[in-house]
Amino acid sequence: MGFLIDDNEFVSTIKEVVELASAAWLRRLFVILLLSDSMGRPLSVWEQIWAYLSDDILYRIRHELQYPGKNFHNGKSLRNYADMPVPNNSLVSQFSNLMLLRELQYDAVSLTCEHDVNILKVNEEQRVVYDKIIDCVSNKRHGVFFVYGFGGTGKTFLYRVLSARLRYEKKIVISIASLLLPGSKMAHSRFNIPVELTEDTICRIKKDSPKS
Ligand SMILES: Nc1ncnc2c1ncn2[C@@H]1O[C@H](COP(=O)(O)OP(=O)(O)OP(=O)(O)O)[C@@H](O)[C@H]1O
Repeated sequence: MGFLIDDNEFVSTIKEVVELASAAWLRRLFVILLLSDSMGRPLSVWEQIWAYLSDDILYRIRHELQYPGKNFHNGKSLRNYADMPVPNNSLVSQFSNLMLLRELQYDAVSLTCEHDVNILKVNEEQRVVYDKIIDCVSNKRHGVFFVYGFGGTGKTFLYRVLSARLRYEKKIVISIASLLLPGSKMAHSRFNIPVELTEDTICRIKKDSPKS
């Protein structure tokens, strides 16, 4: 005996629980309905309720940026369901790593101007360091440089010239002195360093996260 599926039941139920349930919970519910083939026309249900399900999506994208292009737990994806809208993959990859996105969004023209003005000012010592680092990066060699000097001798100035040069070339610069350098963050924030440090402290950067 076949029962006719009335999708309106699902729509009204979801609308009823909107006040009580989080968007994440509603999404899980929708996926369960989808995977259990409960709905007659999933797209029609989706079109009526997607706004409730995506209530927190901006927040999540801003904080996690693991965009939901992922497969469901049983290996299925939205593509398995006729007519269901799927995320635009080119946008997904473009927005999947906010750190990289930010680094690639610098205004190359103003950075070029800043660099071209300041490079003329660097003194001999700064120039030696500048040339060494640029040579290393341009030739894709690894290198660790420790630039030291008394306060006020131009380390930050040099760093800014270097950053401007690398950023206008669309290279990634990760800075960790939040007050002094543009696009910079505190080391604790940048590398997820716990505030209380012990012998066993590790930086909690997840393997597949944008940070890693
Ligand atoms: N080559 C330069 N031409 C013009 N101004 C410079 C040059 N180098 C540094 N300065 C200026 O000197 C001042 C001190 O430089 P900067 O802040 O880079 O020093 P610092 O070594 O980073 O100091 P601190 O260790 O105290 O942070 C800044 O106002 C900076 O703009």
